Amino acid sequence: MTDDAQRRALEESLHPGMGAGDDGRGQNSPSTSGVRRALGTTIGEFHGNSCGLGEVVISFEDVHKSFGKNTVYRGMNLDVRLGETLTIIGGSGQGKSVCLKLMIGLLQADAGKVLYYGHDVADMDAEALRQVRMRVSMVFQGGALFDSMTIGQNVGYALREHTDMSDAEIRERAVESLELVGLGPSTHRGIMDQVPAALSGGMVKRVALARSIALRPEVILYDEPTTGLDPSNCNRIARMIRKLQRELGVTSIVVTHDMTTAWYVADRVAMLYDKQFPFVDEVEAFRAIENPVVRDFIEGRTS
Ligand SMILES: Nc1ncnc2c1ncn2[C@@H]1O[C@H](COP(=O)(O)OP(=O)(O)OP(=O)(O)O)[C@@H](O)[C@H]1O
Repeated sequence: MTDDAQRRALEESLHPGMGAGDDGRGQNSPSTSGVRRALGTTIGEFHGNSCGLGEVVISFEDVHKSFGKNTVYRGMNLDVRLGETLTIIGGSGQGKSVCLKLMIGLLQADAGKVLYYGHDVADMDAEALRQVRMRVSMVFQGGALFDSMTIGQNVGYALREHTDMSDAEIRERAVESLELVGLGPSTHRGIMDQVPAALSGGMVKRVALARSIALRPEVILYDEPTTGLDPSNCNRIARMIRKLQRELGVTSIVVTHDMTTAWYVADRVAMLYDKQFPFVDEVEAFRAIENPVVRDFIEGRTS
């Protein structure tokens, strides 16, 4: 992907539909009051102390989605709860990535609702949608770093574009974010000024994680975070996902084919099958499901 294409993809994931003439600076630093202004007082209450663990952050209600004759979802329902890590599993091409894209409005449902704190994403204006995207961060397959920018610039990109933080504050936040993914100055001196080409695949994935947490999102969506990594880097990324959930209190949704990662990171597992999520449960209960469709999948007897 060229830098321009990467920038557009990231830009689109952060705030598609942003009106002409709005450069996204200054007024857009993440704040609860911004969300309250954008979405009304109800959502503000959720971001205050009134929302306990287990409250629903994102929910799909009877969602239908097709691409031409290819039906991906037919009457799909799913809840994501505050503070949990929900792992989404399912066969290739069944719609796991589409599910993540529906969550942040990169794709629209044909029918049904995708709700963020009870507010339908389809009804949000550009400002409300942008506020959601400041809080729901997506880590793309492959990292999608800008090749021509340094690591520090990559990690600080969204802060520069969407907040009024000073250069010094952005640098400090970038260092902090890299530290959280194990790439801090004590272990990786100078990494801020390197370019992505100088890093290993595992490090690129960790930098992508650092970039996704720089805005301190409330929800992180991970699309195949361990694909293409060796087992030791897979473990490292899985540990990072857990650590970020613990230390930043983020709600996480992880799409993965790798069952070791799935079991390790998940509080709950949702399996996509036949255009819906018929099997959703906490890890231990999920592992005990006797339905042959689930058993075949988790024991590796289907793709
Ligand atoms: N923008 C699009 N236009 C047309 N078809 C699409 C689009 N996005 C996804 N699809 C189709 O929707 C289906 C689900 O795709 P998706 O990428 O969500 O699958 P997946 O479960 O994530 O697959 P994998 O595990 O292989 O990554 C596929 O048939 C795919 O071709």
